Amino acid sequence: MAEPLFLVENVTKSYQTGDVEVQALRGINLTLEGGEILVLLGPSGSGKSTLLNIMGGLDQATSGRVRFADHELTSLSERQLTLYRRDHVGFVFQFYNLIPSLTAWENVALVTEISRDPMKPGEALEMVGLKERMDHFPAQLSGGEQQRVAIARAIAKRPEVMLCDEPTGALDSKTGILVLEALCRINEELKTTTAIITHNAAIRQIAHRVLTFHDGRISETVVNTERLPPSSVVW
Ligand SMILES: Nc1ncnc2c1ncn2[C@@H]1O[C@H](COP(=O)(O)OP(=O)(O)OP(=O)(O)O)[C@@H](O)[C@H]1O
Repeated sequence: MAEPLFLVENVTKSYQTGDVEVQALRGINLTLEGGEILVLLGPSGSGKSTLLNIMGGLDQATSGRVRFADHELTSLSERQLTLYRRDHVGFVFQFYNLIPSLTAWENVALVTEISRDPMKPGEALEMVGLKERMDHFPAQLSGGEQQRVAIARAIAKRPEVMLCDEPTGALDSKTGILVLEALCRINEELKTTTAIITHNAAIRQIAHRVLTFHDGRISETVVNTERLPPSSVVW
């Protein structure tokens, strides 16, 4: 059998703030195959973002092991983690973090200039349906369009993995669906392994696999035998 893209073994994470220790993850085991869409559900504070941040090299586990392809993330230095993020991971957050003084094209080009085998910015913007708007500044774009620019920026370096933390959290359903369509199209065309955290349980229907978190653990895993396209998801 092929090696999984991600292997997460017995991962725990605790945060110490003054005298208070918070156990954010209490033993996570997970394998993630190349090309999979994973949706992560669960109440606020259940550990979803903490796990994504560790898988994306933004944070380190307290104990346990995380492997991505042949990178042992849990034994990398800060510098090596920076290179891992730069070369392999695209991030999408609830807020788009675009640079307001740069056009859509320029926001994407910032990333392609430092990538090894990037797409052209126009190509990435075309994949999210925004080629016609590439000379527009963020303030001239709707929230959903700005999020699609952020997705174009994340995919332009051709990452193997996209980690999305509440990508539709600030959007109405119509624009949220366009954002999910962009993520599904990228998954299909580039085989990008994609993890999506959401509070919107309806989105589970676009996933290959749905993980539900509870109190720092994965309490349920469901493999979807049938998936819906984002346009058929109602919320
Ligand atoms: N940097 C930090 N310092 C201290 N505690 C933290 C830190 N980051 C997260 N936590 C705590 O760890 C727990 C898990 O947080 P996490 O953000 O992973 O949850 P979540 O499921 O993503 O929640 P949400 O859906 O609200 O984003 C929470 O109790 C949170 O307060």
